[in-house]
Amino acid sequence: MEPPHLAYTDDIAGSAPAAGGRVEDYLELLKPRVMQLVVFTGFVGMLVAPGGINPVIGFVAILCIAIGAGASGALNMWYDADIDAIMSRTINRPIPAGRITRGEALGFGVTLSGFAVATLGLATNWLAAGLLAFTIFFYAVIYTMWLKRSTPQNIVIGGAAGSFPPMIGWVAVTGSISWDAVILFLIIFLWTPPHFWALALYKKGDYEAAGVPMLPNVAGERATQNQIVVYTVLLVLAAFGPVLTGLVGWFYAVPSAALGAVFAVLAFRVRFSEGVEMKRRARVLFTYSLFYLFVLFVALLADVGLIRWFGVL
Ligand code: HEM
Ligand SMILES: CC(C)=CCC/C(C)=C/CC/C(C)=C/COP(=O)(O)OP(=O)(O)O
Repeated sequence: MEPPHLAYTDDIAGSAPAAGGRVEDYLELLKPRVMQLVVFTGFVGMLVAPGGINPVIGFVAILCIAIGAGASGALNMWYDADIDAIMSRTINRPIPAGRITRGEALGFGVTLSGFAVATLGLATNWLAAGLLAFTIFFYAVIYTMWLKRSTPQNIVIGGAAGSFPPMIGWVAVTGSISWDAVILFLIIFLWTPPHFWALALYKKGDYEAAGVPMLPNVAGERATQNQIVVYTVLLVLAAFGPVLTGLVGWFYAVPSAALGAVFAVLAFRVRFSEGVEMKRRARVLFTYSLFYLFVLFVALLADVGLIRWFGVL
């Protein structure tokens, strides 16, 4: 099966790839660097959910989230092989580089997705499995196949996919969706635009060349800088959500405020700059966005752990 935009040839890198890539190539299809933070947020969602989970089942659940996330990355690379072959950042991926065929990537992604969803359902519950299936579908079909090439709001709506993992982790433990799970979703949902648009500001040329309508090329740099500031402010506010619901206390609230203040300063610094300096600041903001989300979820885990497991605070 070929996506329509790839039907013209199976020969992206210039020579038809030999069937059967190496193990490293298949691992690269899973987008491991991006997915490790995705999986970490799912892990934290699972650990902070009330009630606790058997460690073996918990381990299986995290493995399923990791495999499902990786599978969705493989499906993304299957569909996006044509634009990955154009952008400098992605040209060496296994399909455009000719190390794996699109058919192999598709088969790999579909098989792993089915395995991850079925195993999660059997190990925990079918609501968690349904959410995992929906997340894979959302990233592969709604974001990759539809929104990415059709609207500059692609990552705002499509970002929902990356926001589900903590909710999946939570539901794997509790079997239901609560406000706290929705707030964890919301935090990543609001974090995604500044995370991605910062990168898009300094990789604008790549997206232009590939014809992908990312916000900086469609609405311009100033509009993107403004949107980054708006989403950052909303994110910093939403990050206090778990304090308001009583999930966590000051041990989370203090780092959250400090992390948020730095995020806001960096976003405003991008807003009030231009040219090469703006690109440099956007790169700093992108890197910081990764640090922010990681440390915020560490703080969440530490606060819940100190209260629930060690009886401190
Ligand atoms: C629609 C939502 C998202 C978009 C469009 C997006 C886009 C990107 C892009 C284009 C990169 C550069 C990747 C590369 O260099 O090949 C990146 C890097 C990264 N993203 Fe995102 N991202 C999204 C959501 C997320 C989420 C939800 C997480 C984790 C919770 C995440 C974590 C990361 C990490 C850890 C990296 C750095 C990877 C590295 O070190 O190479 N992203 N993101
Ligand atoms: C549990 C589960 C299924 C989780 C999935 C999480 C998820 C959707 C993460 C999205 C992260 C990501 C790599 C976006 C890249 O956008 P892109 O594909 O436009 O970037 P690219 O240009 O690097 O391919």
